[in-house]
Amino acid sequence: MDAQFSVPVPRNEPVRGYAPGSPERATLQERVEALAAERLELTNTIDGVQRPGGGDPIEVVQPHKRHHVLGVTHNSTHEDAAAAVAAAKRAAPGWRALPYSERAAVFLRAAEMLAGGWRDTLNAATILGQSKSAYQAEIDAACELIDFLRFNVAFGERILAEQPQSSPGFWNRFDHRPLEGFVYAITPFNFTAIAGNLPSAPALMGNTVVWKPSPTQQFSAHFTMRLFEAAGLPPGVINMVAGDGLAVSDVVLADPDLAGIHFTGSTGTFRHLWREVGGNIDRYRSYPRLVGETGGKDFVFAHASADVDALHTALVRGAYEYQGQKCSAASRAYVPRSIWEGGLRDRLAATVASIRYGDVTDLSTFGGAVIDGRAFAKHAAALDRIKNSAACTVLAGGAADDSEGWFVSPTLVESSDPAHEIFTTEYFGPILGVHVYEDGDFEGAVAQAEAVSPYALTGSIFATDRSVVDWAGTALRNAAGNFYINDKPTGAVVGQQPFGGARGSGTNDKAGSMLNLLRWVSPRTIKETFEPPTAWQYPHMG
Ligand SMILES: NC(=O)c1ccc[n+]([C@@H]2O[C@H](COP(=O)([O-])OP(=O)(O)OC[C@H]3O[C@@H](n4cnc5c(N)ncnc54)[C@H](O)[C@@H]3O)[C@@H](O)[C@H]2O)c1
Ligand SMILES: N[C@@H](CCC=O)C(=O)O
Repeated sequence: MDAQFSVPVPRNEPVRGYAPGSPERATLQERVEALAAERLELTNTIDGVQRPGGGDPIEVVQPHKRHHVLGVTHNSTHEDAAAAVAAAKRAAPGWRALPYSERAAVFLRAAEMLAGGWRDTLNAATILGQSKSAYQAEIDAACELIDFLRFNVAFGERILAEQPQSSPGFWNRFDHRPLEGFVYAITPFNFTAIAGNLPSAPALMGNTVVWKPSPTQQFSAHFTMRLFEAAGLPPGVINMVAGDGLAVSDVVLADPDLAGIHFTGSTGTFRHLWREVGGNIDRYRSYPRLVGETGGKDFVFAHASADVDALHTALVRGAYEYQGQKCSAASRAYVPRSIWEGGLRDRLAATVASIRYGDVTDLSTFGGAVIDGRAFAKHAAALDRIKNSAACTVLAGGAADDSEGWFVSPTLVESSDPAHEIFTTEYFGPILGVHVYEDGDFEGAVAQAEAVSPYALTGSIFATDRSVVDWAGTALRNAAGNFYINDKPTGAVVGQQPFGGARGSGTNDKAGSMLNLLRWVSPRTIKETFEPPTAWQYPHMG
């Protein structure tokens, strides 16, 4: 249809509370129990066909109950990857030829279905497979994914509306073309919403996609793929290949039609992919767009004028929600001695010691386990090093126990050495390091914190003195892509706090904003001349 439409104005999806006795808690609990009782075949989806990958089987388990298998997936082979690439290429002409409104309608419908009947399924899958509490699943698998889908449609419309000026006698136009080739979306374990957004954002802009989710997020990825299909996504537009991605990358990164990588995960993995693309650069038809949001070592910096109650809550929520497994999690804090010794140390230690991680299928639990045995071993080793460090004192937690699930207790550490690894290394677990600085050395301590870590993702300043807020905002300008004043450094909302960091934290293309979608189009400028000149001589020639 040759018509121009306005897309619906997006609003952030309201967060449900799941309080005891509420109807939403009852239906969620039912869905959790139903999904836990199944043992699913977690297949690839290539050209709309579900079939298992040809490689080794991988059991997908509940991290908090690690012997409970939710489903079995398989590593994808070179053949699986080649089939996915071929399917993406086949689907491209038809998908890019659809009007924007038709593509947008698929994702708007997915958002609507997720806000309704699919909500419990995606939330339950995220609780079970990624060990999120009810609230953490709700703000991720339901609200953030719904927001990504709805807001992206509105951002995409703004891009299409962006057009050049025209002088009299001419008409200049931008044709916002999809990229030539296909996009490779590689997604992390920790957010169902990010995993859904990374393939769907390029697809909305007319690209076709090979999507490689994390094996430890495969359970909710399976349902996300089913949601997209149920909303009307044509076969081949998003092709999901499961497993560790090693064989998939062999094929995809060497393909001449690789047009872009949409990645979220660790800094090390993204640097590896970048190097591989560099090594293959002569093979490609275009320069692949490389978009990667990666690790963080996120800080909370408190000034002596800070509101201590607000600081206490921000540290607890910022560091220990979802077991510290948000890229935005507060993992280092800087506190003036007057506040620390004035009561915060003992109060925080008591609160942290009181937090219970456990079986998140009991919906009253604050948090669950860390994602897998590899993460558990990494945290257990870090805790051993911390306990053996003369510079560190463990004030709460410090235990790790994997008998039932991969549990690492919420841990609070005070360290006298501001260059200790606890202030520089991303553990991606529930371990918060605190450095206590002398009140008179605020500026020196800020400068040290600004430079000590290779990352620049999120950070907070707590102060009630406006001149301090102003000064710190400037001093820390490049230390965080998402900067918070008197708030925790986690919980960015789509459309409100576009998310991403720089330095070692990524290319800062701001997921959940128009800036990100710009990476998935390649504008063609068209100039039409209504009355073309027919004389070739210039006036000065007489
Ligand atoms: N900045 C952000 O917005 C953001 C958001 C979420 C997570 N993260 C970061 O993600 C990390 C945690 O996630 P993770 O443990 O899943 O990260 P990861 O790097 O281990 O894995 C990310 C994805 O890459 C895949 N992968 C690894 N090697 C690959 C290869 N050679 N080819 C293809 N795929 C490959 C994994 O299977 C997974 O799907 C943390 O560092 C965290 O800070 C960042
Ligand atoms: N956008 C999320 C973090 C995503 C990374 O894991 C937040 O702001 O807390």
